[in-house]
This record gives sequence, structure tokens and C-alpha cells, in this order.
Amino acid sequence: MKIAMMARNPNLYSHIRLKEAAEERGHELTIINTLRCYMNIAARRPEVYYNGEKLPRFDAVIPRIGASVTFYGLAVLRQFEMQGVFPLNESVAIGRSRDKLRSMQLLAREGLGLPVTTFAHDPKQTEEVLKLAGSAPLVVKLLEGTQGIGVVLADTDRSAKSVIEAFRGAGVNILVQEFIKEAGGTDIRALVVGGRVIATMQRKGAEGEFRSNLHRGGSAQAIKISPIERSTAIRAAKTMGLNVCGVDMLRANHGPVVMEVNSSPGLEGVEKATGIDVAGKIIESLEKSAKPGKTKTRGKG
Ligand SMILES: Nc1ncnc2c1ncn2[C@@H]1O[C@H](COP(=O)(O)OP(=O)(O)OP(=O)(O)O)[C@@H](O)[C@H]1O
Ligand SMILES: [Mg+2]
Ligand SMILES: [Mg+2]
Repeated sequence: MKIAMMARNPNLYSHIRLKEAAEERGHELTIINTLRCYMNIAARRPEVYYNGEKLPRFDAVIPRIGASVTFYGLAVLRQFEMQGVFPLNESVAIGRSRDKLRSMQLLAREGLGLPVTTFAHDPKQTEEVLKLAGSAPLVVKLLEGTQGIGVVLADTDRSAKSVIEAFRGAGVNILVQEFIKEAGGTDIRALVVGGRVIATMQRKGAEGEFRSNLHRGGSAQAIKISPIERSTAIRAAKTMGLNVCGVDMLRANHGPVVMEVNSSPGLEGVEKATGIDVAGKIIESLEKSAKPGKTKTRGKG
């Protein structure tokens, strides 16, 4: 196969591993800097240009679109989809997963376990939102945050109120969530590839930190998950329409709750913690589905 990987930094662990895994299996993988692509979107034959040249037709595209370049990255991905190139994850599914509020609404509709989550626009409703979410401790988080930045634990209703007001003052959208204390600063990341859970790890926050993100100093180890956790992860991936994703869950007293679904999961933490060749499994799943012209949406949404 001729595979394109949209990525800005070719030297990231995940990108190096995906390239290796593709080449080991006899494929050709070209890394394309997403932001350096340009295109004539009105052309009848959709093309993508790069470094002054028209890119050849690929059989598959692996989008690794960072949160900060979602908007442009998805436009480039759609252009590939319109050519019929099979995307590892479709643009619509990635777009959906980047919005926590939208994601949670879809997951709730499927009956998946979620932390109690509230949202309001008008600052006058702060008190009501707090009441709906239960009472402190509460987690206040940015709708489009990443790496744990913009996730705040408020120990009292008063501090919750001031955190909400501070975020509102900064003009950003937030969610207010019940704090799953019993998770004890850990969460579970299940890597779902092609409808199967292929690797699972537990992340634990640094001492005194409730956020388990590896970027915030957390550590990871392999873990076995329960059948309910497994089916929750698979259903979450399916609901989001993602072929490859990392489903993050918290172990609540009443069962697993989904926190978020990441469409470009990092491979370093999970491969090192589990010893599983996640990159290889991703390429293998691509081999099964990627035939030119097999994209379902062709960018239609
Ligand atoms: N409701 C909650 N109850 C308990 N802990 C929580 C809750 N929400 C978030 N956390 C902790 O904070 C961490 C960061 O939260 P979350 O994953 O929502 O943020 P993020 O910024 O999107 O991170 P990511 O880089 O994974 O996208 C979680 O991994 C979890 O450990
Ligand atoms: Mg996130
Ligand atoms: Mg997270």
C-alpha cells in the first residue's frame, strides 16, 4: 500500500513507530506535514499539493492531527477522502471527538456510563449548574482542553464557583463534572483498533495529583480490564465512529464511566507499558480495510 501519514513532527515516537510498522509490512509510508499541504478545493478532481508538487494517489491516510491544528487538518483530510483515499479515522469522526460536549451527548444517547456532566452558557446559571452536578468536590474542565491542561478540581462549592467564573471571564466553554474520587487519581486507557481492544493500561497521577495524564507526570502500567470495561470501550469507539482510538475511563463505584475518546492516541506510553506492538496492529487493521475508494463519507459527512 501507499500510505500517507499527516503529522507535523516526524520525530515523535508514535510517528516513528507507525512508519516502521508500515515499512516492516512492505508498505510505503510518506509523512506529510499537515500545515504545508495546500489545495484547490474548487477543482473537479480533488488534489492535494505539497512542496510545489501534486501528491500521488494514496491507498490510505493516517491522520495524526494535533488539537491545535484540527481545523486545517480536517480540511486536508477531507480532501484525501474526496479522492477516495481510505482514512484510518474519518474526518467527521475526528471532528466529533474533538468536542467533549458533543462526544458526551452521543455517548449518553448510547447509554454508556458517564460522569454526571453539566454545561451552561449563561454565567447567571452558575449556581444551578453546580446544583445539577451535585456538590463539591467537582471537576471543571475546558471543552477543548488536552494533556490535562484546563482540568481543575474544586474542593468546595465556593471554589467551584470562582473557577467557573474565571473560565467564563476568559471566554472559554467548560463542563462541570462530578469528581470520581474512588478512581484515586487513576484512569484506564483502552486502545481500540478495528472494533477490538488491543491494549490496556492504567495511568496514575504523580503524588498528590488527581490528573493521571502522562504529560502531567503520571505513570502507566499494563492492566487487565473487566468484560464490562471492554464492551464500554468498544461501544464508545463505535459510537464515535473511530476505527482507532484511545478510550479513557474512570472506575466509578457503579461501573466504568467514559471520560473521553481520543482519535490520535499516543503510542509511547501504551507500547512501553504493555509491550504490545500497537503500531503493527494499527497497520494490520488498515490492511484489512484500506482499498482505494473505500472511504465511506468521501468527505460528505
Ligand atoms: N470527573 C473526574 N473525576 C475524577 N478524575 C477526573 C475527572 N475528570 C478528569 N479527571 C482526571 O483528570 C485527567 C484529565 O482529564 P481529561 O482527560 O478530561 O482532560 P484532557 O485535558 O482532555 O486530557 P487528554 O490529554 O487525555 O485529552 C484524567 O485523565 C483523570 O485522571
Ligand atoms: Mg482530551
Ligand atoms: Mg484525558
